[in-house]
Amino acid sequence: MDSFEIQKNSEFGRYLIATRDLQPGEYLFEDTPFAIGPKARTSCCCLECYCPVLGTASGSRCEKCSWPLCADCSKLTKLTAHKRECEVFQAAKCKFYNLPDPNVSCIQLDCITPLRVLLEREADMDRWNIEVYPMEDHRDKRFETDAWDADQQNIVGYLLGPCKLKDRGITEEIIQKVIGILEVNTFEAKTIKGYSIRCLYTKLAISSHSCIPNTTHAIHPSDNYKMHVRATTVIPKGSQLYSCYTYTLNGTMDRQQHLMEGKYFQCHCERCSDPTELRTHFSSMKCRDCLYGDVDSSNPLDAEAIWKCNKCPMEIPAESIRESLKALQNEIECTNSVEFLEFSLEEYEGILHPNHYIMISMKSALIDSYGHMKSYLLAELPDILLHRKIELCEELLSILDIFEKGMSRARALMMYELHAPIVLYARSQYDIGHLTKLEYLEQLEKARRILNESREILEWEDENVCTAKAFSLKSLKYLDSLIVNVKNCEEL
Ligand SMILES: C[S@@+](CC[C@H](N)C(=O)[O-])C[C@H]1O[C@@H](n2cnc3c(N)ncnc32)[C@H](O)[C@@H]1O
Repeated sequence: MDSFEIQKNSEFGRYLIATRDLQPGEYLFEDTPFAIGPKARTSCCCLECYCPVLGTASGSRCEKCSWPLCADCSKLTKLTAHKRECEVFQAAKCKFYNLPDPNVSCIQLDCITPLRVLLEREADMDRWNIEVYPMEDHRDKRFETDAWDADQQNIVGYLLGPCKLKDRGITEEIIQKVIGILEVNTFEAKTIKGYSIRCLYTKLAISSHSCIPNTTHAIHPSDNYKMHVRATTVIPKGSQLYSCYTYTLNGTMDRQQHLMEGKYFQCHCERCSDPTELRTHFSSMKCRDCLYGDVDSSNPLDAEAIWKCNKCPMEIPAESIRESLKALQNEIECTNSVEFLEFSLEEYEGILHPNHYIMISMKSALIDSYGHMKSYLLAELPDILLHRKIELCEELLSILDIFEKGMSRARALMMYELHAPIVLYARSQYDIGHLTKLEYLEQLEKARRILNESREILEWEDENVCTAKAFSLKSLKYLDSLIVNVKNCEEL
């Protein structure tokens, strides 16, 4: 804690502030979860390893309590995650009710993570009092939502009644507080097998949100979900430490809605306040009147503010913009085919700025396809598609350089994607005599620099979940030997 301290004000509540200048990549702290468990409104899953389990009568169950456990976990002699709640369910004879349809969400599981927090509270009252109890739960704002009533019935009523937590001194107020704390503060994590869960970390949760964060965190599922937090950029003494509670590659309207509905506040960061999103034009539409101006919200902090062209008098109500965007999104949601995405990118050029988040999401899907998808594997890509992949990765990287600048995981993964097509394209161009040996070596050195920067950041990840970490080290060795070989060989 020598590099930051906790402060508090009326706008942010508690927040973290740097007590000295922090450098990119500087280690800040580690955090262990107070509790982990299934996300709210999840589909039926194993309560030990979180893999999908059928919620219908044929699904695998815990022999002791009847709640969902996959076939592998139900054979384990020692359970960890499911152990305590299993005892509660057994003692109270609370059975799991099989679902009539395997495709519906399993609201019975909504009580699991709150129950785990309550049981950990009993086991470690000191940590609860010092670290969890002061967490923001936005009781007053949640009280006005429909979710409050649903939680009151599905979780509060169930835990106090059938599960008999009333007998352990638990009250309605504590359960609603826990539900609020989980909603406002949990982070998503992935298990080693890639299943999504939520974890309650008490230190990083104190940091405020920004849509241009200056910290990054790596969660290690193979080390009991320990989290490691680092600075991504220079953070001057006296500045806040920010994490990002939402997806940075969403447009301002979607980010604002997500933060308001899920975290109960409006973000006023530099990016949200700027109609051009820091000159990226990430939410800009093309003007249908003058055909060359950009149409942006006149006030991105007001969802109903009019949208205006920056070159002509054209104005469009916010509602029409939302409808157009929804229609465009529906069109592309139905397929991930490479041909369709490339076609749609051309089609939308007249409607959306090339950096618009819908365009960027299609470009990102293409990056995932070129080099990974059947018929588009890297070694099979013709030069034109290798070049296309390079172009797309560079475009994405230029956006990430603004929204997730510095030593962020998103930049590292994009740099990892970029290095291989640079190498393959350069080799092919050298082979057909379009590059000299010197130019070929320059391209290899460029790929090496990019890969090395990526590797430095990926070094912080759990290699059991981040395959790029192990591959980046191998690729770096390969690239080093390739550079030596090319240097030693005769010019073509
Ligand atoms: C994860 S908590 C952060 C810690 C919290 N301030 C506390 O005192 O426990 C999230 C809550 O902090 C506040 N908050 C975080 N970032 C904010 C921001 N950029 N602007 C305004 N409030 C923010 C909001 O009340 C939000 O629901």
